[in-house]
Amino acid sequence: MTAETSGETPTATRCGFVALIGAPNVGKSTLVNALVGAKVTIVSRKVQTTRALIRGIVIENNAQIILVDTPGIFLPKRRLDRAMVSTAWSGAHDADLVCVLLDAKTGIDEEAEAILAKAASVNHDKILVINKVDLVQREKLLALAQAANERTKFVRTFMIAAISGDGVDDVRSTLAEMVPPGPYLYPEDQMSDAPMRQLAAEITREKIYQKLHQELPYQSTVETDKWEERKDKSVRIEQTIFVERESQRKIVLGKGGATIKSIGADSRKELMQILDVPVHLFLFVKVRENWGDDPDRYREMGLEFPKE
Ligand SMILES: Nc1nc2c(ncn2[C@@H]2O[C@H](COP(=O)(O)OP(=O)(O)OP(=O)(O)O)[C@@H](O)[C@H]2O)c(=O)[nH]1
Repeated sequence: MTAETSGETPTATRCGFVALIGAPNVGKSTLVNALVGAKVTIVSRKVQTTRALIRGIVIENNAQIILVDTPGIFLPKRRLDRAMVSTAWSGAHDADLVCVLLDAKTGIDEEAEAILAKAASVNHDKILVINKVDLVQREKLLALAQAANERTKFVRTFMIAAISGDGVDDVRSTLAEMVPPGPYLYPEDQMSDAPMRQLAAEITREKIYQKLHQELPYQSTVETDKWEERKDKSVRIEQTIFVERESQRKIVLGKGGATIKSIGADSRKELMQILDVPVHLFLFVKVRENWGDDPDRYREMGLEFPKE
């Protein structure tokens, strides 16, 4: 039943992706925990194949705020790191809003300088969050805010101490106002495990890629259909691997199912390491033609949804 047919006043919802950008140790996890209001699962940084990982989902004033984090390498030294930086920034380009975090004590060092310069090229509203204000004097903060705003145009600047929650409510309500109108992308009963569902899908996708990248360059996607925590503390995870053609399905399955078995074993092993509980992983392979045009699939993948 929609709001129109129920006779109630329709409530307009808002929903959007907010990309958190900041140097390691700037306090992103602490801020996510403070925004979400409960301890959220720490998402592994090991999986770098992804464009962006969901760190937490917040509901505030009829707005669903999906906080995403991009792989945090900002001063790439190695060739591989350089290749990944553009991937990291594409997460920011695809988000609705970008939230740049600076460490009040560190100020604008080489890494922060690189982040601010890159952020300037992102074509979305940006907000600046100066964290750890408890560690420095007020005058220094104003100078830092000014210096950062000279480098990149921020719509708003916040000064917070994520660790004590100081200033965090303002950030939350501002994000809620700034995300675009639209329906919630995550059902409320899946919000708490959405980051883990997505991470688990990324891990399996990584294993497929490691095994089959020559035969299956880009044509597969993985979705976590079920995430069930059992009484004995184990987790049952069901995932579907989608490919575009029957011939690809055969490749993923392998002779007598050998390839999928080995992908499942690798994925399960890594999931157990991250979750630290026994994992029962069930993989299914399905052919879905033209999944690349299906908006729902983009949604499942987090950020890679078409804008129009
Ligand atoms: N004094 C102070 N310390 C903070 C604040 N916020 C975070 N910290 C500390 O800064 C350190 C890094 O915080 P994290 O939240 O783990 O930082 P992060 O950016 O998620 O780190 P990476 O995951 O490595 O990118 C931790 O020791 C936090 O306790 C703050 O407002 N004030």
